[in-house]
Amino acid sequence: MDIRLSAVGHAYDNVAVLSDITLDIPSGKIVCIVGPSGCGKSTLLRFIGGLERPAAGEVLQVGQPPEGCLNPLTYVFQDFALLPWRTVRGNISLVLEDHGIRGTAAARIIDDVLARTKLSEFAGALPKQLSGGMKQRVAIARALAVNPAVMLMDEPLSALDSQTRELLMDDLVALWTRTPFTAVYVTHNLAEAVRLGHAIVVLSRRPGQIREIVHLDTPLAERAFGDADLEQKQKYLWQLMRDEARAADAELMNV
Ligand SMILES: Nc1ncnc2c1ncn2[C@@H]1O[C@H](COP(=O)(O)OP(=O)(O)OP(=O)(O)O)[C@@H](O)[C@H]1O
Repeated sequence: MDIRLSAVGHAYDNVAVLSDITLDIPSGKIVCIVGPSGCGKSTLLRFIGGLERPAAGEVLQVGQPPEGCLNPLTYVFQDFALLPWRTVRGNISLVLEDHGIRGTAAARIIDDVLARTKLSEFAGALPKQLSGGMKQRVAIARALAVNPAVMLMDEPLSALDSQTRELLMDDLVALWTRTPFTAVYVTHNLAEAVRLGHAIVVLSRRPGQIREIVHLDTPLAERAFGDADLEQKQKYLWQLMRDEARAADAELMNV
């Protein structure tokens, strides 16, 4: 299933937040969204996820979700959102229970996503026993358990330290390389965008408009930490964003 945004625009209390966003999110690709603070990245994600409707334009779902999909648009949040009293297995089983899937059918799905996220031996652990990186892996496993058409990832690694972020990026690349998934990935971090994005959408400051879409052809598995080509792309993105980011920063301080 692809997502197609057509001339999406929105204002909150007469403050224009997004303007004329036309964008395709093709199945099997990771589309990163970057832009200065307050430019409307999370708002755009909420429109894609159907949590809110834009005042102008449309968000279309084109084609069918994958077979066995329980929830076509599934979020992965920065703060993991795990239930502290449930084990790793219990947190994942919750989303299946919501769809009436229990017993051996649930166990099969849970075992599969635990293996894919390298969590099998931590199935019985409680969230408080896990590091931040492991908690986010559980949140990703939980999202995969519903076999979503599109994962909506809002700054999923930004609560983690830089080494854990690197490890999680490697995990996401390995996960995608084994079974490609579709994701819209909002981030402030341009290093994450160039490691994980097939396309990087650069938004201007509020009202967020598309300044440019940068496409990266290098396969994810061939993008290494410190790669000169990626650093070049990252510099280019920062050049696009620098003036906008400075202006957005000054604007926030004047509020
Ligand atoms: N429900 C709402 N009501 C009123 N204003 C809102 C609402 N949600 C977002 N905004 C405003 O819309 C603008 C865009 O917010 P949004 O969170 O989408 O930006 P962002 O690019 O994700 O920001 P950041 O990078 O800081 O996370 C901000 O000025 C924000 O204050």
